[in-house]
Amino acid sequence: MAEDLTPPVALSGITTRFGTQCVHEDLALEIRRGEIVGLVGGSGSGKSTLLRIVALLDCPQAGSVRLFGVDAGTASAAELNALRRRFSMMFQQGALFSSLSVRENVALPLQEHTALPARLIDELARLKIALAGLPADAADKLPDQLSGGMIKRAAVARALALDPELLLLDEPTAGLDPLGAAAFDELVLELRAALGLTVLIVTHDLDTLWRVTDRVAFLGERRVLACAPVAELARAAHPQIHAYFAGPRARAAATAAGG
Ligand SMILES: Nc1ncnc2c1ncn2[C@@H]1O[C@H](COP(=O)(O)OP(=O)(O)OP(=O)(O)O)[C@@H](O)[C@H]1O
Repeated sequence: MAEDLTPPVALSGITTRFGTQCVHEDLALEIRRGEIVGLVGGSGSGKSTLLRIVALLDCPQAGSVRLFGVDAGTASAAELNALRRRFSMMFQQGALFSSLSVRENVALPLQEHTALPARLIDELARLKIALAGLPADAADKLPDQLSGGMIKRAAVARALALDPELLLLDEPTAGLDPLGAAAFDELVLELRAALGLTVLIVTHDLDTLWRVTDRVAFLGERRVLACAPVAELARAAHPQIHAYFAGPRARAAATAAGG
């Protein structure tokens, strides 16, 4: 079968304003199938807002948002519903329901969006929990009985419930200790290898950039200043990008990655 070359994410001409503040102006970004792309930039540069636009949670004032070739601006309600089934977003705090067990949290999207029998939903939920690298006995625990790293994995399990092709991650390693963060990085790589996922990660974690991403999109001056492999960005001459990668922490991450 011919490879599908339609990009899962294609943004062009994106302009986003909050009142008089212009956050994005004529911004473009394209992500290829199976790619892991990091989204970085200074605080307030509009990363989370851009992720919400890709997740169809926010609508830009101008520009086109195409997901899997479908223009979200002109799609019908039915087309948008179908599109929403093809991607999944993991929020920073996990956004799990605290009164539901991990298994119930993961089962929820399956109950809402499929007509599968309860027993099968239960089996699928357990499968996703295993896929996210959680032990089987985590299934019956409540979120507040889990460590920070396990909560992130439970959120991943839920994000995988409906077999998305595109995963949107908002600072997934924030709040994790270095070992937990490194384990999460490995999980992202494993999921891409096993499921062929396309992944967009907003992150401040320089180790994640070096370890996991194929390309990094750098947000600055209201647009994507560059989108390139991290080793290339780390050598970029643009003052903002240079400053970002010239800091002591960035240099340490690069050295650790052999970059
Ligand atoms: N709903 C909103 N209403 C008004 N202003 C907003 C809203 N959402 C974001 N902004 C503003 O848009 C700008 C970009 O915010 P955003 O959260 O996307 O930045 P960010 O790059 O993710 O920042 P950080 O790295 O600090 O999380 C900020 O100045 C923020 O105050």
